[in-house]
Amino acid sequence: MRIDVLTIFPDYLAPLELSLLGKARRDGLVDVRVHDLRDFTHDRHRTVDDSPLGGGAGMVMKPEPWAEALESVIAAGREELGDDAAPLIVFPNPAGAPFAQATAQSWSQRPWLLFACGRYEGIDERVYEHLAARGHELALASLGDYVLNGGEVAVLAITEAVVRLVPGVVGNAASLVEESHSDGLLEYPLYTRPATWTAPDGTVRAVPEILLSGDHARIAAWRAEQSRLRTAERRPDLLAPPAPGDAADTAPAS
Ligand SMILES: N#Cc1c(-c2ccc3ccn(Cc4ccc(CN5CCCCC5)cc4)c3c2)n[nH]c1N
Repeated sequence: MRIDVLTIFPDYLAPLELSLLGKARRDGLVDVRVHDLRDFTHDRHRTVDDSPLGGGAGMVMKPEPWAEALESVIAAGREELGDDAAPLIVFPNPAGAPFAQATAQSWSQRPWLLFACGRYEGIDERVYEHLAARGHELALASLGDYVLNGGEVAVLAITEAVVRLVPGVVGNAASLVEESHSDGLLEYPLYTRPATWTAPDGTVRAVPEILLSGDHARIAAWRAEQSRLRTAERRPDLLAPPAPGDAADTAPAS
């Protein structure tokens, strides 16, 4: 999988070189390139923003640097991946479709993701229009109903959720199956040694006997029931039928 990220804060994406993601890059399972949007400006101040036309608070990201940057990054990607290669261009956006595990599953099958990190109040709408008109596949995705200052944090989260599903990245693929949200339910309670633990306040806490029984069928049934109970208690919304268009995938830019 190839991942390109366009941002005015490249250093924000440094964590992509660490831990599991770093190893996946070193193992050649994922190829991550981070690009500075300001490299595609031509004025002395490397300007990427301007005041909103029509008034309003804050600044808006100018279309020129974005158009030039996206053109350049896509051309460079095609040099390596082939002329027919086409990225899914993902714009983290508070007005985007909710990024969910199903989105991560879907995007982990993609050969090429291109993340466009907005800042300020957002990106000039004509950038989305221009990309769509040129036949590019766009997705606007949101991490959740709260406001961040830009798209970089979302890209870190989305990239981690997606790349860990790429075959070979996580050592024990079985662990991906039983995780929260992978089957639509929250995961069951986890325990490890000691089987009986005396807490600092003196309370003796033992693990559920079933887990020490060695009866794997009964343990699996107990865990499934615990997942259902925990989901009903903490996230009953996950048990409701999904509404149409519930998660970000490749919804065209609005
Ligand atoms: N993913 C994700 C996100 C983001 C996110 C993602 C990308 C960008 C680029 C810039 N910002 C900052 C920002 C701040 C306020 C507003 C709302 N304004 C209302 C009045 C008219 C102008 C816009 C929009 C954008 C971003 C935030 N926030 N929360 C998520 N889950």
